[in-house]
Amino acid sequence: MRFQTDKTEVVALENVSVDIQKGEFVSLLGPSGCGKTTLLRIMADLIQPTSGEIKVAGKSAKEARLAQKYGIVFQSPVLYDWRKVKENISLPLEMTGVKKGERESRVDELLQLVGLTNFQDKYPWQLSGGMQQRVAIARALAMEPEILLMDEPFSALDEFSRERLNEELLSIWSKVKNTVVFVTHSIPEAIFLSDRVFVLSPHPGRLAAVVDIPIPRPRKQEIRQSKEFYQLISGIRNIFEGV
Ligand SMILES: Nc1ncnc2c1ncn2[C@@H]1O[C@H](COP(=O)(O)OP(=O)(O)OP(=O)(O)O)[C@@H](O)[C@H]1O
Repeated sequence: MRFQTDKTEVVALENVSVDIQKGEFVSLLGPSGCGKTTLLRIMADLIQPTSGEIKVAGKSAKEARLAQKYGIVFQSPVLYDWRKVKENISLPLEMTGVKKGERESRVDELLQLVGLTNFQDKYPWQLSGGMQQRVAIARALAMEPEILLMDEPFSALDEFSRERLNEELLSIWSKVKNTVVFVTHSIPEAIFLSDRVFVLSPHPGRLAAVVDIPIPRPRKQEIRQSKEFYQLISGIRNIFEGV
């Protein structure tokens, strides 16, 4: 992926090839500028690569997007302040013409899934940052996407909220069972969440390593204290130091 600016050309990604299995939870991990967001945007068909291609079960990224196979959660929750929580979640259902009764029962399910049933009539500004991101996750799941793309969704939160949200996301994912691609620059976050971590190195963005995370699921906070967790952290640190 090359970006042309006024005078210079930036090679954002070079020779990146990844293969993600259906139902897998993977992270794209790397320092600022290594091309994580760019790769996610290419996967989502928000931008087109200057060379190479994305295939989603044999179809192009554009076909996958048009078939509503993607749900996307961004770093900031991008909620509508004048819409209540339940109305924010129901927005994609309204836009695609889902009937009122069906919409309401689907929103109820989603509220339950993200633990916000008691907050459905609140406005986004009445919620904490973590709760707002849970609304954004529920909205991204409204159309039952096969693939959930998440771009540093918890990076603006404090450490405690972030760790709690990591655990909640795994609980949601264990029920939804879709494929998740999660962008982060936090090594512990990538390890805690993922089946595999794609480690990217910068200038130009390249795939430095693919790390398997063999920690059994369900994963609870305690695993962060385990020897295995520390070993995985130092293994990934060594990859960054070696590149
Ligand atoms: N639209 C654009 N035009 C020009 N250059 C761009 C554009 N988008 C990204 N880049 C460049 O491509 C490289 C990768 O950017 P990208 O945002 O994908 O990195 P990142 O790993 O997600 O970083 P961060 O963690 O800071 O979000 C950077 O050098 C960036 O400046």
